Amino acid sequence: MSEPTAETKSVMTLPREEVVSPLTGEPIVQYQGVTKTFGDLEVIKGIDLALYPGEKMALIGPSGSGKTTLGRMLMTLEEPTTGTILIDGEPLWQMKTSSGKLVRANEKHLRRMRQKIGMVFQHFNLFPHLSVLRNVTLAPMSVLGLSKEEAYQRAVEMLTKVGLQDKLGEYPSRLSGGQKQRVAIARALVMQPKVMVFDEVTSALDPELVGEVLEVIKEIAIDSDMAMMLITHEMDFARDIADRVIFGAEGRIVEQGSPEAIFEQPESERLQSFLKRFR
Ligand SMILES: Nc1ncnc2c1ncn2[C@@H]1O[C@H](COP(=O)(O)OP(=O)(O)OP(=O)(O)O)[C@@H](O)[C@H]1O
Repeated sequence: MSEPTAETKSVMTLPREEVVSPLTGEPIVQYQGVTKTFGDLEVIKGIDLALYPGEKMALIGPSGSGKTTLGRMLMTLEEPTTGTILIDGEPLWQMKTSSGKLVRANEKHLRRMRQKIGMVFQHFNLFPHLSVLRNVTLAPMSVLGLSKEEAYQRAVEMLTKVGLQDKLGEYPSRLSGGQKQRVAIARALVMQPKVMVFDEVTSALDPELVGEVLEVIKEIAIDSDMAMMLITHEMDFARDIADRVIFGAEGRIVEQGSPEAIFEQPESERLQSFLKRFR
């Protein structure tokens, strides 16, 4: 077991709200006092969290702890009950009127903000009637207004990055689950988002296909200076890829720190017993 460095140790012992990423600069994403309630169930119980430029953050925790809900609020799929999420310093779920008043965001504001966020889900949601290439060029053309040539060029670059350069004309039904997920990753990357959210992207895959998808994500993480939030049940993956690991349980952040701190020196009993399941 490796000794924690002075840096990881200090991160581990700071109170939660004072913990900062090892990376610096203005955060790309900030959750400020965010809560989420479904009916009587308070799923997110006041989260303060910042994601920094270039940072790769892994969210781990037991099933039902609220990881996906946290991601979905950033992906504009669930509105926080209270609190604020900022992207690049701008509120996601609120917008300023011409008189400077902060009001609930309308669809136009959300659509603009959504362009900053790349999303990859457990289910690939590809268009079955479109080829791989058309699946990836669609949004750059319709949302960003790129020409067919520009969109094609970007799409081929991204499909090459995920190892699918020989599948451009193929239809999704003729691809494996791992290949479909790689198309979904290329489709998100092609929009050149500020932050990528990967929400349990290997959970629906046959076990033998998990590795190829994780490998592609790892390569992207190493290659790119994009911020990433990775919601995952794959502990080895989190350990390999993340600059910082967040352990959440029952709607709160219980512990956070470097992968070494979280996986080798877990402090809380909750995290210790969670990790035992993976040994
Ligand atoms: N739309 C919804 N309506 C009602 N309850 C919901 C809704 N979405 C999530 N929940 C509940 O919120 C809690 C947290 O769910 P969430 O999917 O965020 O957890 P998770 O940590 O991602 O779990 P898993 O690892 O199993 O995916 C669960 O109890 C879930 O049933």
